Amino acid sequence: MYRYVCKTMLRRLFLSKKVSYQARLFSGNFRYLEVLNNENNVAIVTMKRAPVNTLNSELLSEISSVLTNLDETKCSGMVLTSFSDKVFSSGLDFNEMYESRPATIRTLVSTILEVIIKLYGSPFPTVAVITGHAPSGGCVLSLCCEYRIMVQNFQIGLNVVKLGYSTPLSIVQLMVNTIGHRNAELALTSGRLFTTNEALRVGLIDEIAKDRASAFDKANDFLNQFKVIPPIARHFTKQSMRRALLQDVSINGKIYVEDFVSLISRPKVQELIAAYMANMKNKKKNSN
Ligand SMILES: CCCCCC/C=C\CC(=O)SCCNC(=O)CCNC(=O)[C@H](O)C(C)(C)COP(=O)(O)OP(=O)(O)OC[C@H]1O[C@@H](n2cnc3c(N)ncnc32)[C@H](O)[C@@H]1OP(=O)(O)O
Repeated sequence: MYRYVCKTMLRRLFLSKKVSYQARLFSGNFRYLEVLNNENNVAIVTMKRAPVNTLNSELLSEISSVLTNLDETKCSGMVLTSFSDKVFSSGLDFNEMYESRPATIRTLVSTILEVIIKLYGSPFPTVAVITGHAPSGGCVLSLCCEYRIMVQNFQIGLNVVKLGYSTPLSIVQLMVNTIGHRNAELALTSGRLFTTNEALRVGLIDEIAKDRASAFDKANDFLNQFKVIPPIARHFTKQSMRRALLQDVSINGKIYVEDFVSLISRPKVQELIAAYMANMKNKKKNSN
């Protein structure tokens, strides 16, 4: 019965004709994640921290644990997505950055860095199915995947400069590796958020989908091409492409974390975060 319910839920969720999902629930118990494996041993990792998948330390450490487990169990691929049809992820949780002790900010930042290293360096192929807005940390998560498919009419980008802090070097590099130096400089210095169409034009995403179901079909097509590629050859090639960033982060990660913690703790940045949070609340009040 339980198996049947899971299977039905998956079918409804993905509405995909091409994939028949054989639901195997992941062994871990998570508060903010749902992890399901399909019959091709592809893990569908769905962030479900309502309302907007704000990345707090707990959600990030759950993602980190799943990545370790998927590596150990030799999964054949992973799709990272959101439960929401409006927001992929709203980025790092301001509540853990505003008026927080340095230790709290440090935990948050080191956990996202841990996720970046594991996701960017994962041996298995990874796809982000971006079902809604993906500002800042949401964009970072998708940039760590190998392929990005985004549903129409949303925004994606790295707007951290608008919050008064500079984009950390490792994140700059992620963007440069994806959209090239010139486009990354223009985007990062202005904190630009791209519409889905603009993101495709600049190469920030790889495909546009009309809805979640078609995004999953496209993700499946992307992952299927690797069925005929020897995994070890694929993995080493990916490692070669990504080695420079991974090495840099493993050598300098602690410095990046401390730099970021001291940047966030500055009174001026704290003021900007407070104003930004107030602005979000006002926008919401005015739209109601
Ligand atoms: C080595 C170091 C590596 C560090 C890497 C650093 C990378 C990134 C840094 C960050 O991620 S900083 C976070 C930046 N995030 C943003 O600028 C996005 C802010 N949010 C939005 O723009 C919008 O929420 C949205 C995503 C477009 C969704 O809009 P929507 O209208 O659907 O929802 P809202 O009403 O705005 O939000 C609902 C609810 O959630 C609260 N909220 C939203 N985002 C955050 C957040 N990042 N942190 C905390 N809380 C957030 C928002 O205030 C609403 O709260 P309530 O009013 O319901 O209480």
